[in-house]
Amino acid sequence: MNALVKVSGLKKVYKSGRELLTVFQDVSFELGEKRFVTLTGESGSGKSTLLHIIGGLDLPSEGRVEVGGERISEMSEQDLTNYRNQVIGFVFQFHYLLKEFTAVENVMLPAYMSGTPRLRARKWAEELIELVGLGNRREHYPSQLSGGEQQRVAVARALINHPSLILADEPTGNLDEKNSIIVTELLARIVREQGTTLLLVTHNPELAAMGEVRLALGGGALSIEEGRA
Ligand SMILES: Nc1ncnc2c1ncn2[C@@H]1O[C@H](COP(=O)(O)OP(=O)(O)OP(=O)(O)O)[C@@H](O)[C@H]1O
Repeated sequence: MNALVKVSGLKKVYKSGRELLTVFQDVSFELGEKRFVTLTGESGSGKSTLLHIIGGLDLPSEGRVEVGGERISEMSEQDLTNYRNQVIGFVFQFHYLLKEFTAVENVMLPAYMSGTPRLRARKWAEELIELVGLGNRREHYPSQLSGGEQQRVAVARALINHPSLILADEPTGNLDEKNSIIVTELLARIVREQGTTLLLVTHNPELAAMGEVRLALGGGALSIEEGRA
């Protein structure tokens, strides 16, 4: 297996006042390329914390994270910014689409902002909007789209810079069951067709069971199951 993500001996402690909270410790795992990985755990078990550390948005207290052979804690600020823009695609529970831009403009923005010529960014954004099944809605503004459609635009936006790893933090947390399944199946299809690895946080056991690798946080530790459930 070609490891895309290598996490070893990860520990996160938060300080609030004089209290220390150990969220997790001794967390080690590897994820290959093109894998559909789910992460579950009770509220407060540290799922978002783990995603933020892997995504270069937060630092571990101990341990190391390597993605694509690069050790995140050794990156300069500029390398870290590039890493977040180019290597990682983020999808959050709230889509954070910009309301004054159309769907296709929202999707192309991260590419345009990181220097891709406008026409090339737009063409790839149009293809991604097709990929998420919204070709006929690309000139719509977020307020003219349903919650599920908005989240599919956010998925397309996460793909614009050809990331190797998508970090999705409860992307269906705000959607009804039908739309949750549509968005999750879309993410699974992206893993197959675009060759990205997906790390998906979900509270929904049915969606979690869809993972080829299933991670679970609990009691400060991580457990790993591989193979089809
Ligand atoms: N900046 C912070 N300072 C102090 N404590 C924090 C901070 N961020 C998170 N925590 C605490 O760390 C623990 C893990 O939080 P985290 O958000 O990672 O959990 P989670 O599993 O994603 O929860 P949920 O399912 O509710 O989103 C929680 O107890 C939380 O209160």
